[in-house]
Amino acid sequence: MTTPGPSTARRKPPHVLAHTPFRKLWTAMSVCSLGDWLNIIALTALAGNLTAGQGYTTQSLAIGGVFVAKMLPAVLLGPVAGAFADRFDRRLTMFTCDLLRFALILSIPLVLSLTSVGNYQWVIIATLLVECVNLFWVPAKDATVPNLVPKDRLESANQLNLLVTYGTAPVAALLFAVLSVADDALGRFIPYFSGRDTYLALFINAVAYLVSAVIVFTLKEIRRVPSGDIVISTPSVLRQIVEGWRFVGGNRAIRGLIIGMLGAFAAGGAVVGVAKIYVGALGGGDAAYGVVFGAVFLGMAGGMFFGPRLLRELSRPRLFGLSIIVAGLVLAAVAVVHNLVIVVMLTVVLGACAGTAWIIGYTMIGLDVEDGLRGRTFSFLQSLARVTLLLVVAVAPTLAGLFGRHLVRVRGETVYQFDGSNLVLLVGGLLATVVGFLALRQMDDRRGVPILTDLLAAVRGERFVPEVAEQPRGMFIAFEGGEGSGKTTQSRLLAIWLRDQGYDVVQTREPGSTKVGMRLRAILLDAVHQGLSARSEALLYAADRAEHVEKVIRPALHRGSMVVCDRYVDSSLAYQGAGRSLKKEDVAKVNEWATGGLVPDLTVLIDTPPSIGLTRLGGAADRIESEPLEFHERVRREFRALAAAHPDRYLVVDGTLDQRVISEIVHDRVREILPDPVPREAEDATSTIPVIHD
Ligand SMILES: Nc1ncnc2c1ncn2[C@@H]1O[C@H](COP(=O)(O)OP(=O)(O)OP(=O)(O)O)[C@@H](O)[C@H]1O
Ligand SMILES: Cc1cn([C@H]2C[C@H](O)[C@@H](COP(=O)(O)O)O2)c(=O)[nH]c1=O
Repeated sequence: MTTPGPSTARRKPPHVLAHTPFRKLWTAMSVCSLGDWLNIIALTALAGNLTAGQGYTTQSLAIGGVFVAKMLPAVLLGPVAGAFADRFDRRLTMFTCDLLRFALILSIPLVLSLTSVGNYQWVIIATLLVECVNLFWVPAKDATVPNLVPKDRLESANQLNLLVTYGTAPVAALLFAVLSVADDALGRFIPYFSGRDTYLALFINAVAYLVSAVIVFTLKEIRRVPSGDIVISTPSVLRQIVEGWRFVGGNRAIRGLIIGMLGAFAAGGAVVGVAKIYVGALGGGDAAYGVVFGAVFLGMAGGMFFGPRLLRELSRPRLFGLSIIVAGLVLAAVAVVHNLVIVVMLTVVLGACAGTAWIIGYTMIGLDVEDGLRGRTFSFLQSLARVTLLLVVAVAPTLAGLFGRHLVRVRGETVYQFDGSNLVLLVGGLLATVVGFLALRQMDDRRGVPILTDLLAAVRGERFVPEVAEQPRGMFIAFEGGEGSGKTTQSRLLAIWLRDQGYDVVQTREPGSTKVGMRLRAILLDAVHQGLSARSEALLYAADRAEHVEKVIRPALHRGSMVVCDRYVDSSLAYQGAGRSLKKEDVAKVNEWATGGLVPDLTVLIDTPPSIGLTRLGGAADRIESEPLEFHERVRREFRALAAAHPDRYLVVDGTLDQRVISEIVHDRVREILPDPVPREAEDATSTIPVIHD
C-alpha cells in the first residue's frame, strides 16, 4: 500500500493586515491607544503638578481623583454603551467620538491657560467626559472588527488588537518622557510652553484622536448593524461578577488562578497608582514618572512573551504561583529602596513577573475551562480585573495621601524618609506575596515534590522525576482522551508512520497488554462488575500499569524502541480521579509508585466532546462507557487541565477534525522530539515508496 504524501500545495492565507479596511481600522486603533495611554500619564502628572504646592496629601488625592474619573464611567455605564454600538451607525459613532475626544482633550490645556481658578475641576470633568465617549467608541470598534476580516483570521485580528492595546503603553510612557524634556526646551523659545509641563503631551494626545477621526471617516466599509439584528444587552459589571463567581468559585484550580491573576494585576496597579508621588519624593520629574510607568508595561510585555519560555520544565501552576510571589517581593523591595535607577530596574522585573503570571493564567483558563463556560469565565475575570484596578489605583494614592510623609531623624538629621507611597507599595507587595502562596497551595500539581528541587532542576533545563532508577533510551509517547475520541486510530497511524521512518516501534495499550493485564481488563470493563468500589478500580488499573511498565514499556525503552501507548497514568487521574471523585493526589501517588515515576516524553490528548465520542462507538457499552454523560464531561475537563499544566509535554488536538489532519498535526509535533527525524520535505518526496502499513 502507498501512503499518499501530504499536500505540499497548501496555501498560507494572507496576513490579516493584508485586508485594507482592517489595516486602516487597526492603524486608527493604534493611534488612539497611544493617545489613551499618553492621556493617563499626562493627566495624572498634570494633577500632581497643579497641586504641587498644596502638600503631600492633597497631591496624592488629586492624582487618585484622575484615576477614579478614568475608571468610573466604564464600571457604571459600560453595558449601556455596548447596546448603543449595536443600534447605531458604527462609523458615525466612532467618527463623532473621535472628534469629541479631540475637542475635550484640547480644551484642558486651553482652559488651563485661560483661567486660573477651578483648573483641577475642569481636568476631572473633561476626563469623565472623555471616558464616557470612550465607552461608545470601543464597543463600536469591537463590533466592527469581525465585519472587516474573514472568519478564520479573526483570532489573529484580536491578537493584533491586544498587542496595540497594551503594547502602546511603554511607547506612550517613553514618548511622554521625551515630551516632558522637550516641553522644557520648547519653553525657552515659545513662552507659552514655559512652566507648562505636560501641555505638549496633551496636544499630541488630542491630535491622535483627530488622526483616528480622519481614518475612520475614510473607512466606508464599516457597516451599520443590519436592522433585523437582535440586540443583546450586556449585563452590568457587578452582575457579571456575581454570576461568574457562581460557577468559577466552585472549581479549586480556577479559583486559585483567578485569585493569583488579580493579585498580579493589583501589584502592577499599585505601582501605577502611586508612581507619580513616589517618583516625586525621590526627586524625579515628569520624565522619570514616564520612565517608571513605561517600565511596568515593558516588563509586562517581556513577561508575556518570554515568561512561559523560561523554565520550560517547571510545572505551569508552580511557575504561575512563583511569579506572583516574586512580583510581591520585588514590589516590597521597590517600597523601601530610595534610588530611582534601581527602582526602574526592579519595576521591569515586577512587570515581567506580573506579565508571566497573567499569560500563564489566561492560557490555563483557555485550556482548562470547557467551551461553554470559557466566555463567561473570561468576562468574569475582566470585570473583576477592572474593579480591582479601579479600587487599587483609586485607593492607593488616597491611602498614601492620608498616611502622609514621615522622616526618620537621628540627632536632628534625616536618615530615612518613609511616606504614604512607600507604605502602599510595601503593603501591596506583602499582600501579593501572600496571594501568590495561596494560589500555589490551591493549584500545586506536584505535591510531595519539594518546590526548590523542582525549580533547580528546571533551571538546569531538566525535569525532576522522583525515584527513577535508570534512564531509558527510547522514546515514550502516550495517547489520551475520552471514549471514542480517536486514540486507537491515531496511535495506530503514528506507529505506522514511525515504522515507515525506520524506527523500532512497540504499539501497546492500557489496560490489558500483559497476560495478567488481559485478565484485569476483563474484570475492569465487564459490565457485570457493577459494584466495584472506586478505590479497587484505581488499584486494579494501577496493577495493570505496574505490570505493563515492568514487562513491556521499560524493556522496550531500554532496547531503544519507540513506545506508543494507548492510555497511561492520565487516564487514571481523569477517570478515577475526576470521574470517580477520588483524591487526585492519592491516584497520582499510587501510580507514581506503580510506574517508578516513568513519565511519557509526549502525551497526545485527542480532545473530543463526549457527546460526539460516545456516538462513535459501536457494540454494547462496557462498564465505564455506560457511565452518564456528566461523568465523561468531568473526565474530559481533567484531561484538559492536566495538559494545560504542562503545555511543553502535551499536544492537545481537536478530535473532531478529520483523521488525516489530526495525524499530520501529531507527526509535526513528534518530529520535533525525534532524535534524528526525516525532514518533512524529504518525507514528502519518499512517501510514494510502497510500504506495508500493518
Ligand atoms: N477524527 C475522527 N473523525 C471521525 N471519526 C473518527 C475519528 N477518529 C476516529 N474515528 C472513528 O471513531 C471510532 C472510535 O475511534 P477509536 O477506536 O480510534 O477511538 P478510541 O478513542 O480509541 O475509543 P475507545 O478508547 O473508547 O475505544 C472509530 O470508528 C473510528 O473510525
Ligand atoms: C487506562 C485506564 C482506562 N480506564 C478506562 C477508560 C476506558 O473506558 C477503558 C479502557 O478501554 P479503551 O479500550 O481504552 O476504551 O478503561 C480507566 O478508567 N482508567 C485507566 O487508568
